[in-house]
Amino acid sequence: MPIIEVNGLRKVYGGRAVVDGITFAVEEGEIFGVLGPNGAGKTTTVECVEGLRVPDAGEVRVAGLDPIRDHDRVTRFLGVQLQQSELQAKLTVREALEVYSAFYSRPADWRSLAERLGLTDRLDARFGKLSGGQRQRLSIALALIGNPKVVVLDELTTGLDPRARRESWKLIEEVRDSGVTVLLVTHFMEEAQRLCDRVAVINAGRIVALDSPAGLIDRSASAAVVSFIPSEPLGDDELAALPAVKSVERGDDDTLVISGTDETVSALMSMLAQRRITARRLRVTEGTLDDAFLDLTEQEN
Ligand SMILES: Nc1ncnc2c1ncn2[C@@H]1O[C@H](COP(=O)(O)OP(=O)(O)OP(=O)(O)O)[C@@H](O)[C@H]1O
Repeated sequence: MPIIEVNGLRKVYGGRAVVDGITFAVEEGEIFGVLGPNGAGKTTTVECVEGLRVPDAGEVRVAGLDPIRDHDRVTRFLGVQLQQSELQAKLTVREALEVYSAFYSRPADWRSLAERLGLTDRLDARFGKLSGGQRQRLSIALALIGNPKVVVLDELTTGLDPRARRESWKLIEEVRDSGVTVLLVTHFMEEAQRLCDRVAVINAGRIVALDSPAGLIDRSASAAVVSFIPSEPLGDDELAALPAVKSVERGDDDTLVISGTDETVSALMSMLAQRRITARRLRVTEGTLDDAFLDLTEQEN
């Protein structure tokens, strides 16, 4: 049985459905990413999973429980990254960690979490005096403090420097390896590619794709990009007629850059071979999750 099930979720604000029939299931032990442009409905969706917002229609289950009706039981095994405004400015890091540990019957060792997140030398600092990155790290520590079975991280590494970001990724991988399921809202494609087993791409309140990061790239309109300098000119019409071609660009030095799929690349290669055209400085690169994301979300914008 999936540990998180969202079925036909709908949430309406001011007569507008900002989440409009979202359905997905997360298996135990997965890192499941939720991607989408600003205002797509990501936070609204995960806050319905957390039981912080009441759906207007549809069903949400976490470990078989309704996060609204069974809120207390769900809270015991669901770790949530706090919004920064939820912590008092005068609380020290140590106090916050101690207070939050006391909510749980089997809390994690907060000292080791603080160490993993580089907060040990800030234990006596007040929350209000922390840098943005330190606040973010504290919110990750607090999400993990109850030894949750499921953790929801909304913009896990926003505001972190590259080193802290990588440290957080390692920590999340360790958390997953210990059997915890992670629901991760992110704007960073590199983060999604590195961490997520599967991602749902949300646009304008609907899921437009749900697959592994590699699967999304393969299926995207820009899965492969080929660049080369042909020994003889090639016409725009014949290039535009290649199967699944997405774009053709010409650089200053006669370089052609063609985006498409594997099918585009192999048709191009046969065309060059048949016409005995050689390709100088030939490079074929894989598309990125960034490209796939833009392809998937631009269709409806
Ligand atoms: N409490 C609310 N009242 C009215 N409108 C809301 C409320 N919460 C969210 N919205 C609207 O719903 C839409 C989706 O918001 P949501 O925060 O879920 O998007 P998001 O995908 O998380 O965006 P971002 O990437 O910018 O954080 C937005 O247009 C937002 O303005």
